[in-house]
Amino acid sequence: MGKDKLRRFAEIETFANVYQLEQGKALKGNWASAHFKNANPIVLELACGKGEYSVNLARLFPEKNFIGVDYKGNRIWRGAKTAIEDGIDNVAFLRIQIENILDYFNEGEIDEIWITFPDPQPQDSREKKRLTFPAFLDRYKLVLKPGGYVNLKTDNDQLYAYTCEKVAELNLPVHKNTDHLYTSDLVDEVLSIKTYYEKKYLLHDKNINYIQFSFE
Ligand SMILES: C[S@@+](CC[C@H](N)C(=O)[O-])C[C@H]1O[C@@H](n2cnc3c(N)ncnc32)[C@H](O)[C@@H]1O
Repeated sequence: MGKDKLRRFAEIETFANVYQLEQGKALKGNWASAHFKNANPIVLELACGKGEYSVNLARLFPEKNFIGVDYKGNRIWRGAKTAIEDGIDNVAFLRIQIENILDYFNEGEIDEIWITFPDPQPQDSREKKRLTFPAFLDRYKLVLKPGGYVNLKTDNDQLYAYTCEKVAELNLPVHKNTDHLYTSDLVDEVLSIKTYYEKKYLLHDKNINYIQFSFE
């Protein structure tokens, strides 16, 4: 492993805004009171990588709390470090497998979910790993407050089509969707936040897909 990665792994151990694996379980049901010290709504960013959505949404909405979730500690390091350096205290990071999300959040603890450029897992044999596979949707439904939104942004047309298909099969309400975000009239200050991966795809003129849905 590279020196930089090792340094980052050691450093996030000391960050007050990062919880890793077992450590995060103590926060289940207590994120608002134990970490954020307020009763503000909590928004999750799943597959957050370097946490651009979490950090930038936290800047835009100081009256909400944000938690970036990913299992790659060296990526989480970037978002957590920026939050510390810029004094943004309404954002935290959780390093876990998203499969285990129910061990970290109580039913109804979360107000909204963002899934930003998740790995598309195109092979049929990997369908269960897609973050919009129905077993993941079941977990999101549990942790979300009734009516809470799920937002997916992806460059991957196949994953977008798959997600639209699952959402339709489950009869879930769709609030917004587009397969060409930046030529649509949906773009606003939230949807124009660009992640590390999104910037790479846009350099190659890739269309960006977006869907917002809920469970009721
Ligand atoms: C393509 S990257 C996107 C990162 C970031 N959202 C962006 O747009 O720059 C996908 C991220 O999803 C994370 N990831 C994929 N499956 C995961 C899982 N089951 N649990 C936790 N993280 C996962 C990976 O570690 C990776 O950082």
